[in-house]
Amino acid sequence: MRHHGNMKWLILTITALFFLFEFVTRIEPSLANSEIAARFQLNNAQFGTLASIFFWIYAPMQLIVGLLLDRFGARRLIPPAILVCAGGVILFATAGNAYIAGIGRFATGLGASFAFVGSLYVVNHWFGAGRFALLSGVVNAVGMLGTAIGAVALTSVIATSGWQNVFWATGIAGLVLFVIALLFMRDPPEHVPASKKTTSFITPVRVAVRDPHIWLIAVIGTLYYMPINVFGGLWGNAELTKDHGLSPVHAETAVSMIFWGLAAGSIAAGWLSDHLGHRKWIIVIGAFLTSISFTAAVYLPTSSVPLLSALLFLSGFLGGGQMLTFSIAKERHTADYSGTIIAFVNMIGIGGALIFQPLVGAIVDLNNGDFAWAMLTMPACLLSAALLSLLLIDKRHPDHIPGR
Ligand SMILES: N[C@@H](Cc1c[nH]cn1)C(=O)NCC(=O)O
Repeated sequence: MRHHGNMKWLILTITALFFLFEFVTRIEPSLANSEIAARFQLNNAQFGTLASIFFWIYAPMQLIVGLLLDRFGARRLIPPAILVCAGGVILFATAGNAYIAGIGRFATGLGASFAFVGSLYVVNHWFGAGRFALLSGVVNAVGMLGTAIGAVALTSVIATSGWQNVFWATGIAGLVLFVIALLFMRDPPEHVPASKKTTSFITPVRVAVRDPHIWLIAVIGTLYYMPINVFGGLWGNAELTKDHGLSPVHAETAVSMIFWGLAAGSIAAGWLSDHLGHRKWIIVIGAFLTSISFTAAVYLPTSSVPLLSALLFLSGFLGGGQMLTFSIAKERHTADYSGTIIAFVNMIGIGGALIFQPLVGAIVDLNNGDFAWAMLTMPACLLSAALLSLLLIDKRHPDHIPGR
């Protein structure tokens, strides 16, 4: 399982850059929403539907991506996935109507669905078992940081050069990454070609779905990840402006602190976990502390931007522990099934978050625009994650024992 030399680092860099690239393509339409809506003559709801096509394909593809990776390896799948993702961005930029733009968005989501799980697959198969949590945290951090910085940079370029030029430039950057991936992606020496596999294509998904513990871990990951997606990804800005009286710009700054914290926290939790050789208690304590931190950020009656930013950074930092759910899940079974198991946990986590976003909105509406009750869902999810984590069994298949 251990390989020396620079090759594995190059391969990990390519897949991590793909994750960064797809995260930029994911949020890119939101950086120019009114211009894109005007170009395709869409109202807000129609624009939201167009942008969300990305997730319609991204979430269900996760399982298929995991199965394909376990069968064929990353070398055959990652380069074409980058090409499809980049091609989708260019099609969106050149589309003459909303239907063609929708096909472009679909292609972007389809290609993008290979990036996160593909990166963790590479970490699993190219690096020693004792570094999985740390390096998967690094992959997550690259995506979060690159996007936080990239979104700010792209917003100002869009203002000067127009969204279509920026989409074209992003698409071309993706094509460059595709060529690099085509030239340098490799399978690890012990990779078993698909034709020589002795198990059926569907076996890994059977193993994942029939293991109640994998379901438990996936639910814990969903509950632990929920506030990052719901508050960080959608409602944070509105809550901070309404309940804390922050200006939209200050609210955006404070919300972005969650992602800076998450980047640092993913690495810190991964390092600590690999260093101690332990996952369970870091997840239990991490989820519990995150619940306190988010509760303080939301319910403290303060309009201090530095204080709220610090609390949200801390919440994101402590939220980094959710990445360990991928480690603890895939370690239960042979490395041959890791891609599918990681993808399964990711699919439930993303799917759950997409349910919680509208649910929180519905609770806000029921309370005539008041956020107090709706925000209680965040500590409720985090405390449930901490309690459920007490049931975790830190079991390791021999494939995942460091040094073997
Ligand atoms: N950290 C994951 C989401 C998750 C699922 N379960 C626990 N966390 C993530 O950021 N995935 C990236 C993606 O969008 O695929």
